[in-house]
Amino acid sequence: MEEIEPIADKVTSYFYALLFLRHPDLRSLFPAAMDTQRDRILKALLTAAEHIDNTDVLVEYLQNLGRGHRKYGTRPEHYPAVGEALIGALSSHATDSWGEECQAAWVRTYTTISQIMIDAAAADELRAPAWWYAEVVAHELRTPDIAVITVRPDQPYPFLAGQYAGVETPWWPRVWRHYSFASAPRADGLLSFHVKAVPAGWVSNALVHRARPGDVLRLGPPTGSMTVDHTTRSGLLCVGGGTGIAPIKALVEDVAEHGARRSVEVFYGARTDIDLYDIDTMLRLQQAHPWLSVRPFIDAEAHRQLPDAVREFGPWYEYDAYLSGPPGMIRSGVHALRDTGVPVSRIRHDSVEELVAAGS
Ligand SMILES: NC(=O)C1=CN([C@@H]2O[C@H](COP(=O)(O)OP(=O)(O)OC[C@H]3O[C@@H](n4cnc5c(N)ncnc54)[C@H](O)[C@@H]3O)[C@@H](O)[C@H]2O)C=CC1
Repeated sequence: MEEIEPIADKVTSYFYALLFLRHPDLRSLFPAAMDTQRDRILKALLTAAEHIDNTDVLVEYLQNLGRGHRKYGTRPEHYPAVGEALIGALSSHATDSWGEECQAAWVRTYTTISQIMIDAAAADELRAPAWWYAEVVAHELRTPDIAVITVRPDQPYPFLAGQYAGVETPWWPRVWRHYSFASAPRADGLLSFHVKAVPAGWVSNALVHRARPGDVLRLGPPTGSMTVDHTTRSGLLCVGGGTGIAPIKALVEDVAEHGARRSVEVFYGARTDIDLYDIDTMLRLQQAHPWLSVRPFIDAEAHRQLPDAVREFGPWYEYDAYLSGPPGMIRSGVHALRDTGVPVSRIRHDSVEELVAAGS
């Protein structure tokens, strides 16, 4: 992987060329434009390589990946085709490290990876659909480029506050982006998302500027482990940057529903006051719940970014920390929390790799 990483782009193009030349029928499972798709397989391999010594994390990651592939129409018989193209691409680019032993190790690794994914998908097939249709029932433009979208799934959609799901729009088939649920599970079964239209973001622009009530989206299964541990009564420190406030709001509602008296401290940061689009909702929640404190920060006024503010108000070592926002905020947020004595095991956030994919 070390040899491949610097030329990742070349290797992935070669991989897809091999795959589609040998199996043209598989092309229709992928989006028309392959730009973001292209680096996903390599990111997945790099993530797997990073956790190679941590079996529990690795297996959970791969099981999730296997379940998540059901919505793309992936079948067990597709795995060998991908494996051959992958090994073909790796062997012709990792020329310094490739040899018989290396090839045997990759065949074993790929066989294990695919078996875990196939088994997880098969088990999931018995209890959940591959995807859900969800009709847009409300579309509220909060700023010129941020919308709060509420949808009604066609079948019950069980999930936990703090999780996220893949979303596909009817305008860009097979292009999926992740969004967090912006509310805890509701009695009426509706789900909501906060979407910011980002430059050249196909899905985000379609959702913000094109989607209207009556349009039907597809949702993948709920995923993510940034959920509340209801077996402890520790306080929650929640840091939400920009639309990263969406799952934080869901977590606050979740704590409220469980009725536990736990202190919840929310730091909500945005670039400008307009970007602090959900502050009214957060302040209303604060008024309703004496255990909740919400501190808004606007970069330009505070002359500092969100993690610096969190550090200033610490120490936080008695809290479970939840971080949600752009990858840079998560990285410096983790540093800031570790500096103030919060153990890594008590810091939760979605994987930065997933968030990078979610940004477009
Ligand atoms: N829409 C959703 O459901 C969710 C979105 N996200 C992610 O949240 C992000 C939201 O984007 P925007 O609203 O444009 O946020 P943004 O880029 O405007 O940043 C929001 C705030 O985070 C802090 N921040 C940003 N970059 C930082 C850095 N490098 N170091 C320290 N602090 C930093 C700043 O205080 C900034 O005001 C996207 O990356 C998105 O993928 C995360 C979870 C859920």
